[in-house]
Amino acid sequence: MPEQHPTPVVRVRGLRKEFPGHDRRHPVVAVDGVGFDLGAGEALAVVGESGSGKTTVARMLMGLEQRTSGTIEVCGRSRGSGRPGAAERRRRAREMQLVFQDPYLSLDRSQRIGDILDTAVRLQHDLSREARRARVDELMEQVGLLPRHATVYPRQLSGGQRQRVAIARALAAQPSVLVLDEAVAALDVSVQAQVLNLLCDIRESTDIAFLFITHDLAVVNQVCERTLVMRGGTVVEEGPTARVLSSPAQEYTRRLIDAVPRPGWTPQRSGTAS
Ligand SMILES: Nc1ncnc2c1ncn2[C@@H]1O[C@H](COP(=O)(O)OP(=O)(O)OP(=O)(O)O)[C@@H](O)[C@H]1O
Repeated sequence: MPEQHPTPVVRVRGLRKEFPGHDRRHPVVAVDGVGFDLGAGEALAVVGESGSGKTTVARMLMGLEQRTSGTIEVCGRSRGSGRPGAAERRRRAREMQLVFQDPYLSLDRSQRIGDILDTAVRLQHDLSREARRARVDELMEQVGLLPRHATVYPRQLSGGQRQRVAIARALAAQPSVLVLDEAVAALDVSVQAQVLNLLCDIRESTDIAFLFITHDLAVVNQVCERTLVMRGGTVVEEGPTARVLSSPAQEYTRRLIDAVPRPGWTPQRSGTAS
């Protein structure tokens, strides 16, 4: 049974995804019977080795992949598996946003950073030009970008700066939930730490909940108070991050922990970002 949460912003039950296999009679079962609650303002990590089904869960949550069966509720409303209309898509965008691993692929390379953020603000809010500009400035400041970054293109930024832009763009919708799919995996360890600190700061200053998908348990340790472990499409373990990391119930989880390559890393939640 998934852990119950009094006011979940995301409630998932019995989620299953089958992809067509080589043989019609034997589909690939990527996700099988996954269930969890994500509370308002909570950070839940979904960890597991490559191919365990993490991204498929995220894609089904975002409506990018149709589920085979199961239910998804976001902000108390059930999400159907059909194609939503424009108004419904806008409403959903205000509820949940996704940040991908590679911001370079998800950002419009032909737009300056200020325009990318302005487009995101415009999609979500009926604001005057001045108010939009102020909101863009505020978003840039919130993610630690400088005013001069507004006039440059994505290619002129570092990987870490581009991921800050992707986070700012997601925050423009003022969502209740941010789904981060390997959002720091492509960054150097020191840049990774900065972006993780930024995410901790955002959580401190907003009521946003994170669903943090990663194969890297060192990252989990820093950001998430609860961790769900996936293997072969199913949830094999779930609990407070400190407990899962310090005394895992599953040998599989133990192996994931042992695979963390950082020297000096200990499985305890670090403090707030500086
Ligand atoms: N479009 C698809 N068609 C067929 N099989 C797929 C498809 N997408 C994913 N799968 C399979 O579903 C399983 C889960 O994949 P998924 O990408 O969700 O895992 P993951 O844990 O996110 O792995 P990674 O960290 O490598 O992305 C894998 O066996 C994968 O090969």
